[in-house]
Amino acid sequence: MKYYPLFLKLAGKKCLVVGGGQVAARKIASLLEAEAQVRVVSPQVCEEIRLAAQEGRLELEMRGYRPGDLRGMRLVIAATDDPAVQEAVFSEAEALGIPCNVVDKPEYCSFIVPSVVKSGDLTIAISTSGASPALARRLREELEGSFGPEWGRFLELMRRWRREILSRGLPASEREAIFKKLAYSPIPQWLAEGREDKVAEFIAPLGLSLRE
Ligand SMILES: C[C@@]1(CC(=O)O)c2cc3[nH]c(cc4nc(cc5[nH]c(cc(n2)[C@H]1CCC(=O)O)[C@@](C)(CC(=O)O)[C@@H]5CCC(=O)O)C(CC(=O)O)=C4CCC(=O)O)c(CCC(=O)O)c3CC(=O)O
Ligand SMILES: NC(=O)C1=CN([C@@H]2O[C@H](COP(=O)(O)OP(=O)(O)OC[C@H]3O[C@@H](n4cnc5c(N)ncnc54)[C@H](O)[C@@H]3O)[C@@H](O)[C@H]2O)C=CC1
Repeated sequence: MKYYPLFLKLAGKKCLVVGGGQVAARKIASLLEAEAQVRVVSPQVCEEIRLAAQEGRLELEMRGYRPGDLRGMRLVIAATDDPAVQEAVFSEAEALGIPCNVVDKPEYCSFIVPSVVKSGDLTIAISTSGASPALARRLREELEGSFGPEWGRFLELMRRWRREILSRGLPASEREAIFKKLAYSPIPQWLAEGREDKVAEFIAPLGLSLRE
């Protein structure tokens, strides 16, 4: 199966998770990370989900799935242990044209969820197209070792520097040369080593600074 990778804006959008076990909890955590408005429908839920509901981070309905639950939803994830429910959620999602992930049945998924490495605004999403979730996880763990907090910090700086350079009204070729010089620089490594002096020395000729 071929998939089209993308990053979805879900902030403030209603998303439904049917089921309340460990797999549901993992999918919920990533939806909350994206600031989605999460509703969970499940007769039983694990501790993590119960706590999130108690803290008002999601809306919880302790009952079984009912047709009609998908109305008004932007996206749905079915994470129950009941094949009949999984199929019913898939059918309703298809009928309403809502993106749907059925965690134990790739044929019922209109999208699949990647393993994710995050450092601030940097997101690296890893997929094996469903071939081996365990391998996706292994690659995530390995990449986490190479993309520490210095990358988030570097991106914060790059965002500001880029804005500044764009405002200079330089010819495209000149500003692109600067962006490349910065992007391919050893700055992340210097940040990780606490060598801000080296960063400062590198960016000074470009008219940039570490602090605003
Ligand atoms: C198709 C997909 C649909 C979807 O869920 O979106 C799917 C499907 C299935 N997963 C199964 C099993 C496992 N899934 C994991 C873990 C993760 N699964 C995730 C995604 C995906 N899983 C999508 C494809 C992603 C891709 O590869 O492109 C991750 C990346 C993201 C997330 O869940 O948030 C997250 C790792 C997060 C991280 O740690 O980084 C582990 C390992 C573990 O739990 O540690 C195991 C056991 C080991 C193994 O089987 O490999 C089963 C069999 C169930 C059974 O046996 O009953 C199915 C159904 C089937 O394959 O038929
Ligand atoms: N895609 C993935 O990443 C993975 C998928 N799986 C599969 O995901 C499924 C769920 O796994 P777990 O969370 O470990 O299962 P679990 O058994 O802990 O949780 C199932 C949940 O579904 C709820 N449920 C049962 N009937 C329901 C109904 N009618 N309406 C709403 N909720 C209902 C239960 O109350 C329970 O909270 C399993 O089929 C498993 O094989 C397992 C590992 C990884």
